[in-house]
Amino acid sequence: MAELAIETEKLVKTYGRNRGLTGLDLRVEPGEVYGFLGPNGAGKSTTIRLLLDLIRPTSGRVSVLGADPRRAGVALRRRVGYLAGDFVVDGRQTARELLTYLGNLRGGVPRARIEELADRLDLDLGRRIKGLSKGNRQKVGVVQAFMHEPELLILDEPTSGLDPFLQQEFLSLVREARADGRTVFMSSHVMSEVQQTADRVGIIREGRLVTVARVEELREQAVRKVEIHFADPVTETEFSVLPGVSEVTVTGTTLRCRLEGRADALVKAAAGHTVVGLLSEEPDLEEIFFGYYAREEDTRVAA
Ligand SMILES: Nc1ncnc2c1ncn2[C@@H]1O[C@H](COP(=O)(O)OP(=O)(O)OP(=O)(O)O)[C@@H](O)[C@H]1O
Repeated sequence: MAELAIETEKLVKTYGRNRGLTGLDLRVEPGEVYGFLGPNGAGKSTTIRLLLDLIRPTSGRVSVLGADPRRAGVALRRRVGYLAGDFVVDGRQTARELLTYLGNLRGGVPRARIEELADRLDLDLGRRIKGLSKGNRQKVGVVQAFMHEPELLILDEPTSGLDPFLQQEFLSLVREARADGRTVFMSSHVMSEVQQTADRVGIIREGRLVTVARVEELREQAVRKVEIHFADPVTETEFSVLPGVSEVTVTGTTLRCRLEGRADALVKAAAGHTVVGLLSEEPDLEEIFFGYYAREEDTRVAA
């Protein structure tokens, strides 16, 4: 089996009397997009700083791309792209000069690659950093994280503070990175931010991982609202008996219902009629995922 992209074992970090991490066991597979979710103060930034060797663990083991970040230094940094949620840059140099400088530190990045990313994000590379707005500085942050096409991207609350256009472009970059076989580890405190791109999500709470799930499985169990437009009137009774279907209402030729789990039975029943249009909202997986988490907690408390 290929080695894990990120692995931590019984990782503990204490800050004086404050507990940052209380025994974190994390396993991120190569090539996956992993959403690292947790409330404020759960330990997400602490974990990320440990992965990057910006701080040192109190105890436990960390492995990033098969190496110990404490020993691998610059060689490992070149293989990793990092974006902090509050990416801070300042200075008299232009965005192009700064990005070229950072690119050289990582072994050199083709100018065309920097130009291409800046173009996509609508970032003017000729402007001085100190004159850039907060949003434009964040764009510089996105470019520097992706430009050297790292094997592993570590993104700490990356979409907080990005405008909707930039969020979409950012998510495209994440999808492209995965399509190229790179690994993405992305923290957030809201599910909706990561559910569009993540393969798996893990919840961290009070310094330890409490549950991990595949987004596809969560999606299969989620409840969504569905609306189907038919060419001719249909009856409620035909649809209300279907598995997973509830709260069926029919107004003329339009059927509305709640659907839990797979859409198969509903789609097959609808296909018995002429379907003019179908709308299914993207479910918010937050509720279902936190439901999972609550069940785990109950089991733990009971044990
Ligand atoms: N430098 C520090 N000194 C003391 N305590 C700290 C320090 N950094 C973090 N902590 C504590 O460690 C715990 C985890 O913090 P961390 O910043 O890792 O959480 P987080 O999940 O990233 O939250 P947020 O989304 O608010 O950044 C918190 O209780 C925090 O108060």
